Amino acid sequence: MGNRAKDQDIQEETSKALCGVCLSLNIANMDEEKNEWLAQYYSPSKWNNRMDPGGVVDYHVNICTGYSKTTRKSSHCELSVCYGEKKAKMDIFYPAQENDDTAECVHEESGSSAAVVLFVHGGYWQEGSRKIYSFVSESWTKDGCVAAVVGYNLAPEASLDQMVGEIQSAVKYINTRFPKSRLFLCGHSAGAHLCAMMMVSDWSKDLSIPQAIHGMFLLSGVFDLVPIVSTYVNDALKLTEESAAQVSPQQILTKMSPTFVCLILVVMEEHGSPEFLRQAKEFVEILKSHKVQCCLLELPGVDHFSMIENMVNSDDLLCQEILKGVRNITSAKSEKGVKVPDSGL
Ligand SMILES: N[C@@H](CC(=O)c1ccccc1NC=O)C(=O)O
Repeated sequence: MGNRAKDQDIQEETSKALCGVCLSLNIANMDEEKNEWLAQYYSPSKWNNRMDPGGVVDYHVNICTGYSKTTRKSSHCELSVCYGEKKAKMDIFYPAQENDDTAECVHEESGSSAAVVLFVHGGYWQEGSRKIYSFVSESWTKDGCVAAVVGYNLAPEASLDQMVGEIQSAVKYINTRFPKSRLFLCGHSAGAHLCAMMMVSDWSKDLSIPQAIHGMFLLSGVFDLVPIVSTYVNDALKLTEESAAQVSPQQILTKMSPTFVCLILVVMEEHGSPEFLRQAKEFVEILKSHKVQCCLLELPGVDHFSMIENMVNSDDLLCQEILKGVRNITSAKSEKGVKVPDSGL
């Protein structure tokens, strides 16, 4: 080969290699852009209409902590009840009784068929605590329901599978304590995801559970975890795309039917991320495809955090919608599922 031909060869090889580098750089840039987009769309604080993102989370934690201290002082409650392994605890709040000492007795074991609402807090499975959210119990106890505000071990110490197992244990515990009660699950954000996982859990060894759960209120939840794998949220969770799909009710329900049906209310905030809204809509669609009676409520004027803060006021629209659901579903469950009123909520 002459020198000229050799030079040409070298040039061709070099430009091929450069193209390869440019292509990988472009792909790397595209990946980076996509990951930035996902991090923004999966940061609820960035979509609030009240204050800067860092400020809104601090404000939320402070105001909720204050409300909850007042609730714990003023209500009849059993605090720090161990319900599962690894020191998982819940706080149980009772409706006021004429003689406050009897409140637990009235509602326990042999007790009443009063509804019990079990609340699971949010915080992307790595923040938050049951102690911040005692106050959400107030509208329920004022209406005669028992409320259980559930804590669970968080990431990175706990895996998502462990958290799902803890919420299953919390449901079993409540069902044993209040065997005649209608159970309702209410979860916010990551807590809504954990509640939704109950619908795809195996209850074959606890057949009374699917019978007992009458409704779920899923407030601004994430039902498909695959999009968060490349975001900061996953630093503590350590999910792969595969393990994320395995703990995603949206994805699981493409492969199996829910293990029970009950009335589901999926709630979205007006000032929320379009990704959360998309997930809520898609979750309602997949539930409907399984003949689950569910509806989507877009809550006006609120963001991811104020939708919960406002629950301190029992007249709040969300409190009222939840109570409407709890009051409407009075019928006993048949073997095949729940008899729910045709009109829905
Ligand atoms: N890092 C998140 C915080 C967050 O998502 C959050 C914080 C407190 C209570 C609920 C939350 N969201 C979902 O679990 C954000 O920037 O919005």
